[in-house]
Amino acid sequence: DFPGIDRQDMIEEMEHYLVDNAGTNSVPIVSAVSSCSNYAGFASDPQNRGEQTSAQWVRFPFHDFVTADVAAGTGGLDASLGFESDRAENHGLFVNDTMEFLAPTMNAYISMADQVSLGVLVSVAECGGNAAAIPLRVGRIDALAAGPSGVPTPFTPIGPTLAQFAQAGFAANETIALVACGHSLGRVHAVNFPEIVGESPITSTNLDGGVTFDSTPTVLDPSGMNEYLTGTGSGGGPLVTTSNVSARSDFRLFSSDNNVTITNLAQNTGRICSGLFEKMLNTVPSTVTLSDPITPMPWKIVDFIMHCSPGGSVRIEGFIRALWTTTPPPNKITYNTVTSSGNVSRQHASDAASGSGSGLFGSTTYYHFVIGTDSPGTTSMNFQGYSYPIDDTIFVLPTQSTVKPDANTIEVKAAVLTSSLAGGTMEGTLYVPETQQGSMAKKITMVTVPMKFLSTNGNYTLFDGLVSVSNVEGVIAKVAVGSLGSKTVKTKLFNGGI
Ligand code: HEM
Repeated sequence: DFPGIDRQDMIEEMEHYLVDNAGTNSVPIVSAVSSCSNYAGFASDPQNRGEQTSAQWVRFPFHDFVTADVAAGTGGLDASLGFESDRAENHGLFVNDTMEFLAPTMNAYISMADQVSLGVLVSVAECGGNAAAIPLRVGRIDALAAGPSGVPTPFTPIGPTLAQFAQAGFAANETIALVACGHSLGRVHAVNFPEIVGESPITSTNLDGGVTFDSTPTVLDPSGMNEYLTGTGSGGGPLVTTSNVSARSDFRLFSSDNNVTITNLAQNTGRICSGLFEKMLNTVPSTVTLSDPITPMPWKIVDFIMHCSPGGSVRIEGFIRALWTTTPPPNKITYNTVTSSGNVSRQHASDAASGSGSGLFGSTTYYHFVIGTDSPGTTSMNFQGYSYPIDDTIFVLPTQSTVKPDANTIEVKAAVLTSSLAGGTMEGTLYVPETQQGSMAKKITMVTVPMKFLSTNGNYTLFDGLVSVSNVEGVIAKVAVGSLGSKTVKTKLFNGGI
């Protein structure tokens, strides 16, 4: 994790990406694979490409993780593949299509590698697989350079192929099943592998010449396994049936144990595939500690901001999000605030519901709220059994802070209790997603914001700082006085923020 970024914020960001799929406050990730046959990539004439985003998103982590060395604790799911798209072993649109699509939504809370994991989960969900059996965790750290090569190709003999997977932690039967699970979706493309499928699949409605592995390329199901076992339909697909015998990598794997693994897999596809996908996604360098699984939050606070008046009174503002399936929540939500000395405020009502959305886990309803607090000393906001922690010791002032996209500057204003300042000074930090050489993924750079005294507002001292940044999108801000740090805030909540 980046220094100063809280795990809870990372978890809530991933929860947001998972739950807010359409409508108010939505993230356009699930829609890319809804339906499973959709192509949301960047090649021209996307409708006729013969490409499928869900299949690209499932193939991506295989190429990223399989060069791991679990004994050494290196490699795994770290988005290093973004630097390796030129290698022959990574041929195809999938690397850069995936990176380019996910780059705008990465930030200091959510790495590219975490988004790749989300991509597999939502593809499984939209392609009829057992998504509930893939717990999603966060905390993966993106590589800043290419890793070793060694992704098996269709021409790699079975010995080295199994050895590469073993190095990445997968036994032979797990390898066979993982490959068959992956190859339940998508295609071999003539533009990438003419030596396997020839050029004839290329037509005006299949520009990349995709040849499916099985009869149901948009369903994660046992069709391909059964077609292989019975010699029906696609017979297991091009990597089983190609006339180029040396490229029959699926045949070599599937038949290597007399079809025992494939036969079992065909009977337990959802459970086994999800378990192996999870193992693939959670193969990470030994320096990474993954979070507990993300669970959808029935109640949550989003876009939380704090204000400080000239006299030093503090207001809190934001949105309550309700997540529900059958019973719609009320038109307003009542809440109270609690102070460190145990004072409980009277019940306040939020504004009436002002936004709604939907997604994999149900419907969402959004309620704006704004209220003055007992300050200093308010420690939580409470509603519907949920308690949101508040810290009015030190906090960013988003509505007094400014983003200038044209000038690429960010001005941060923030408040700290004068008693906690204790003669010290405040420093800001911006976590800026920057473009980098060699990968379409962004790299998070921490930019220091020198801050100057601005004013005294009652019990608080306000500071102000201005810096130039290379990009103002997806930026997260934080301030600190010595070891006393504020909550982090997205600068999209600043004036002019995007
Ligand atoms: C020995 C191991 C493997 C070999 C040799 C292999 C080979 C290939 C090849 C040649 C393609 C065609 C790519 C294209 O033309 O666009 C392909 C596609 C695909 N592979 Fe594999 N693969 C292996 C393992 C895996 C694994 C472990 C997974 C996932 C868990 C996976 C998932 C996919 C998917 C989803 C596609 C379809 C991609 C698309 O339609 O864009 N593969 N694979």
